[in-house]
Amino acid sequence: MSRTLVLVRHGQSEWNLKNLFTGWRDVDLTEQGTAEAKAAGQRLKAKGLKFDIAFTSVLMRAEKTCAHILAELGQTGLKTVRDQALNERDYGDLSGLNKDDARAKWGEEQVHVWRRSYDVPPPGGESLKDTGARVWPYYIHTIQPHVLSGGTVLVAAHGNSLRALIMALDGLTGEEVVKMELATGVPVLYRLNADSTVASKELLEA
Ligand SMILES: O=C(O)[C@@H](CO)OP(=O)(O)O
Repeated sequence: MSRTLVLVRHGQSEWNLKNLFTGWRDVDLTEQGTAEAKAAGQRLKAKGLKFDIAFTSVLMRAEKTCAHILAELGQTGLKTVRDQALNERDYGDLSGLNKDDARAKWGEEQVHVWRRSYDVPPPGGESLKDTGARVWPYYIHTIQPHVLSGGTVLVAAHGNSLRALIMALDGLTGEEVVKMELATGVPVLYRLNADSTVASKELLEA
């Protein structure tokens, strides 16, 4: 029984490079982001993984990351389910603003709270808790059954939608999740027990 779940944040996007709050804005990968996605695929290949199904958000940076990974594995055409439940946290009024400009305007601490706290939403946007309230049910009802039936499942999504998922999988508290960062293009490889708890977790870093 494989019961394998791989989570990967998309490769660097144009707005990661420009240091802009992105959220639901649909921006492309940079050249570096494309290379990161392909390298992630190579690392998964070196692990001998083959996926049974893939899930991604409806934002192109995650979709393209997913497609590059599958191409590296020789799995172009694998069933891939797109759903906005996996989209990045909605950054509301901060979307499109420069992160350093936001720090200059509202202060370092306030911006950190908006970016990393569990239950404080940015103005007009979603908190991590709000994001988890759509990501977790989608995981439980739609993704997890494929893992528990013995499959190997890829989820290509976003920094904060995956932080919400990892928080629940790892049993982190609202305080612990504040410190958690997820690098672009670094697959997180989980093996689950039959009762859906985590048997092991490994970061596939370069
Ligand atoms: O802008 C965003 O949507 C996210 C991810 O890039 O940024 P942050 O890391 O600040 O939550």
